[in-house]
Amino acid sequence: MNDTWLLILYIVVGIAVIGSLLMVFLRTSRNRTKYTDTRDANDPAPGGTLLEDRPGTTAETTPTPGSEDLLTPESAGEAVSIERPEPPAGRLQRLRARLARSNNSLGKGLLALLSSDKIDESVWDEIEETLLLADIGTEPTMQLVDTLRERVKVMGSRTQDEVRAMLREELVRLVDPGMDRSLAVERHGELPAVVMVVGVNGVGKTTTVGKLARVLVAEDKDVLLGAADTFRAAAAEQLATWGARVGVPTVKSDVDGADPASVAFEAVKAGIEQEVDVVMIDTAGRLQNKVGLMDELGKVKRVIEKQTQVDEVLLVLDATTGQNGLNQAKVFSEVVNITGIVLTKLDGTAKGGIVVAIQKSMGVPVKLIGLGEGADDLAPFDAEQFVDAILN
Ligand SMILES: Nc1nc2c(ncn2[C@@H]2O[C@H](COP(=O)(O)OP(=O)(O)OP(=O)(O)O)[C@@H](O)[C@H]2O)c(=O)[nH]1
Repeated sequence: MNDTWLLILYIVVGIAVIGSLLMVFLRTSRNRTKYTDTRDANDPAPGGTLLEDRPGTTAETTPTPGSEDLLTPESAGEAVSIERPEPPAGRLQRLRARLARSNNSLGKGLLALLSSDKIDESVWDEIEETLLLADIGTEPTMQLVDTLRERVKVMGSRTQDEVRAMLREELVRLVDPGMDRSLAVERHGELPAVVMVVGVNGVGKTTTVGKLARVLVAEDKDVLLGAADTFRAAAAEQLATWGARVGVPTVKSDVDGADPASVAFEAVKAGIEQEVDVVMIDTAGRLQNKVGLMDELGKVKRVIEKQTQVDEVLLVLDATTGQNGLNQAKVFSEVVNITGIVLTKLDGTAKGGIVVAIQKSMGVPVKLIGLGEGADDLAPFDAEQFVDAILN
């Protein structure tokens, strides 16, 4: 009898010990958001990185004791209504009026000039000037003018429709419909796809990450954002707001000027743990002539690659800055391998030809274009639709 009581006592004590060990384990693993190892030789001490959780979920509204590092104060306690973003298919069609309006002189101007009864040298000069003003670039302009001269000669007399068809064909060829413009946003095995967004100050990186998150959510992807722009104080908040609108969590630092590589690392780590499809990393604006900042960007990428590959590095260029974008693209591509261009602010410039110049000089496709400040004003780029928009 005594032996039976002793056995029961052992079992009860055993269960109690296992139970408390389990609770300690659960609490520490919930708090494991801070990365403490050395990631790169010049790593600063790790700062607190916050994971802003999905708005409207129970986890967000009822923080568990000891998990306060996981939640931002502003996200706790409020249920945010989540927007349903517009599907990306057909967006360029919807936004074509903006493109047409700002690039009126390119499309309509060329059509008018080429439809003249007699195209003399002064008309060819004007055609050349129109193309150069649209930032198509010297070499592509010369090539196009030569081809058009040849075709006009062969055509002899021509109707407006024939001119339009010829110009469309040549412009589409120049914009290159054969380039692969798909975004690498598919999970590979157990790991999420990682997209980094880079560029100089103020070109629209944070906005682009926010808009792209909406595109991906509309395509039923599970997304997580990383606010590695730790330089501009408001950038992390701005990004988290974009994310919250579509129910996407954001990893950010609670330390001003924190190590961006650290935040990127934590974001990817959280993305792997949460089994999301895509992790998108916003980076700080950096001038291409600041060597230290460019090195820092290389480091952000290297640190991410300690966990998984970076699938897309999108360089954001402001179309209104014209040819200067080419220089930026060259320097950025020396530090990180650019896989695609996002051309923003095409709604406010007549320099749509920069699409041609950038692709020709970089060999990298324009994958997305920004056509306004609205949340769904980012469209997948399509060569034919682009040309149609500027010709109509
Ligand atoms: N008209 C127009 N404005 C845009 C577009 N994309 C971004 N913007 C605006 O450009 C401004 C700068 O955008 P941000 O996303 O803050 O730029 P950023 O590159 O993250 O800036 P930094 O972090 O300072 O380098 C904002 O006012 C955006 O609304 C676009 O396609 N069209």
